[in-house]
Order: sequence, then structure tokens, then C-alpha cells
Amino acid sequence: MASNASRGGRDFRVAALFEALRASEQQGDAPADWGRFYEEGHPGGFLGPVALRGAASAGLGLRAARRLRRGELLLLERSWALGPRGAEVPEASAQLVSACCRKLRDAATPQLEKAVFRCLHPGEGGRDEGFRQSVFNEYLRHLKCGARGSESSDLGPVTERVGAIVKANSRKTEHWDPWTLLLRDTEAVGGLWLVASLFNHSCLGNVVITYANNKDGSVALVARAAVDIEKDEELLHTYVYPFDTVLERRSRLQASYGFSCTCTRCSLEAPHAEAAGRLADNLESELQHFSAARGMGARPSDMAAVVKKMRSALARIDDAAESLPADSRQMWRSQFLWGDHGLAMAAQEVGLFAEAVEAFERCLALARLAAPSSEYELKYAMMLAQCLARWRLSAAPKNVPQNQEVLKKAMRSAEEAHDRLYGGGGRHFLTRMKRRLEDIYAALRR
Ligand SMILES: C[S@@+](CC[C@H](N)C(=O)[O-])C[C@H]1O[C@@H](n2cnc3c(N)ncnc32)[C@H](O)[C@@H]1O
Repeated sequence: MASNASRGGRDFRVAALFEALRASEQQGDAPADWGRFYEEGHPGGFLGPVALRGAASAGLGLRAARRLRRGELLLLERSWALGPRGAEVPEASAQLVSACCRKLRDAATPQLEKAVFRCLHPGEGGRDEGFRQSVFNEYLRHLKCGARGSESSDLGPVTERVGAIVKANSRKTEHWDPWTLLLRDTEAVGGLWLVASLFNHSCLGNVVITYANNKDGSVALVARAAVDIEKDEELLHTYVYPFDTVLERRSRLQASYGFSCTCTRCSLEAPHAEAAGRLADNLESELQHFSAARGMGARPSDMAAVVKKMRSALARIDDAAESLPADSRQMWRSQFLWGDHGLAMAAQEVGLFAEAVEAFERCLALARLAAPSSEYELKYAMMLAQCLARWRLSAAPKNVPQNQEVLKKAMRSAEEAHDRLYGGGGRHFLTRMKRRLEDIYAALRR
């Protein structure tokens, strides 16, 4: 049954969407030079083979309009509103809500964008999902082909629940330092992107997102296919840190987005959640012991003893994985990737390079499985290559371990992961990772 909104409201609201889109920036060009894009940003936008997916249990969403290859560009979108850079969460959220309110009041904001923003909340635009769907469809259609409709600017009374819309749809940008491979928190900014707001969540996403700062102060969001995707398959992004335990991921999703995740990973991990929690607590305390020992400048033999305990904590996790069906063990194991990371760093620090390499290899395999084509895959591919290089550099020339091919292969694998995430081929990789590659070049010359 049609609601009031769809009976009385559809025409003028959809017309308003057209009008606003006509006035909005040009969409449709992907940057030719991705290296430059991530340095300078991009003023325009691009909408690839993406279509709206009708309402289901997770509400509206996006789907592949055709078969997609991994690494393929899906969306390039300018931020609609931004909060302050590097601020603490409550302050950043409050300011983002204010920024959205200003956009909604501003006569210069296209009416269509205002309508789309209102429709980001499932309760808005009438209780009719069909209406929301038509608004988004018009928006996507416009982004694709610049269609225009009849003129109208009457959006009706302003009833936005801006705070709730921002809570469920804002995202924090991530800027990875190519040198440290760590997130730069001072660069992070909370923002809202209208189309990207339609990606639903899965703890095993098939879409990866990166960001670039535009010269005008806005932030460009880039979404790419993380894996090969079939036509009509839903496009899903991971809203939370993918290597937390299932209970941690679920409680974050509930607190921030108001739903309990039932994705394939959660369904696999949930029956063993309590045991995973205990194992994670134990692992974490061993990692803390290592940090404390390092902080106190412990002797190498003491450090080696702490590393041994970390190894035992991970061995207990591997034993627990043995009780699961063989084809789900690795996925379950991905909840503890951070432990392998800790062991790899610690082993590298005390000169146990063979063990460090093995641990980085595990990190990479787990990242590829649970977060394919993500920053994490790239990060561990780089860390592995760098650890191999340091190992070669640490040994006397006649005892150099492994042949060069192993290191070259690790480099190629990092370059390929970079390309899937950031595009632009080898030159872009070499420019972005310049300093990070110094040890690797030195090791290749040995
Ligand atoms: C960024 S919006 C995504 C678009 C949204 N589905 C809509 O209809 O506008 C986030 C909201 O979508 C819903 N959602 C996203 N992923 C979900 C999932 N895996 N299961 C259930 N609800 C989900 C939740 O209501 C969440 O607060």
C-alpha cells in the first residue's frame, strides 16, 4: 500500500532530486593518474557498474550491475559533509551533525542532495522503502548519465533526525602512513558520503574503500571491488576492524549501527565466541608482557622468554582451531591475526628472523582471507617483504638466507595488493612506498 509520502510526496521530491543533481558537480570521469589522485585529490566523481538493491533485512543496499573484477573502480565520491580533523569521537560527531545541519539549511545545497540525505534514514521519507528506493535510483541515474527532471524545490517540512542519520551513515576516513604502515589518526576525519552510505556491512566485505584529501578541503572516497563479484551480488563493506573477535565486532556494530551481524564469518565464529574471548584475553596479556619487557630494556634472554610465551598462546589457539571443520579453521583463526603480528614484531626484534617471517606469512594469509585487497593485506605483504630484506641484511654475506627470488616474489605480491587497493600500477606503488623500499633495495643488491 502506498504511503502518504509516496502518494503525495514522490513527484516533488524526485523532481527535486533531479534539479539538485543538475546543479551538482560533473560525475563520470575516473582520474587517469592514481598517484596524483592520492597526492592531490580529485574534484569530480565517478559512478561505476553499481545499482540499488531493494530493501531486505538490512534495508536498502548496493549491488553489482554486472560481473566485476577485483580491483575494479566502483565509486569515486566527494564528501557531502565533514567533521573536524583528528578530533575525539564525541566532539567530531557533534561537529559532523552541525555540518550536516548547515548543509540542509544552506540554500546553495542542491535540493536533491537534501532529499537523499533525508532518505538515508529508513524511517524518513515515510515508512515506505519504495519511496526511498525511488529517490536513490534517481540519484544514481543522474550520477550515471546526467538525467534531469522537472523543476521543484519544495521538500516539505524539515523533519530530519540528523543525529540518527549521521550515526548510522558517517564513516571515519583512514590514512595509512606508507612509511610506518600505521593509521594516521591526526589525519582522520568523520564524514558523510551520500552514495557510499548505501553500502551495507559484512565482516567479510567485497568492497574496499580508500580516501584522498581534495584541495578544496573535501575528501574523496574511492570504492573498489575487493574480489571478483558476480552480477547482482550485494556490495558489502566492513564497517569495523575485521580482526577483532566476533563478540567485539558484534558489540561495536550494535553500539554504532544498531544491528547484530549475521554474516558468514559471524555465523561461523559465534558458536565458539566464549572460547575465542578467553584465548584472546590470554594472548593479549602475553603481548602486554612483551611491551612491558621492551619498555624496561629487558635482556635479550628475557625477551626471548617472553616471545616463547607468545608463541605458546598462539599454539593454544591453533589447537582450538583443530576442533573446527578443516574448511573453516583459517577463517576462525583470523580473529587472532593481531597476535601473529605481535609475535612477528617481537621475533624480528630479538633477531629470530625465520620465526618472524613465518608469523608475517600467517598475517598475510589471514588478511587475504578475511579482508582481501584491504590495507591490511598490503600492510602485511610489505612487512613480510621488509622482514625478508632485514634478514638478508642482518646475515654475513656468505650466510645470506634464501635466494633473491623469495624477496622479489614478496615484493611483487605487495605491488599487486597495492594495485588492487589504490590502482595506478607499479609506478604508483614505487612512489608511495618509496622509503619503505630502502631495505628491500639494499637487500636485493647483496
Ligand atoms: C550505512 S547504512 C547502509 C544503508 C541502509 N541499509 C539503508 O537502507 O539506508 C547502515 C545501516 O544499514 C543497516 N545495515 C547495514 N549492514 C547491515 C547488516 N549486515 N545487517 C543488518 N543491518 C545492516 C543498519 O541499519 C545500519 O545502521
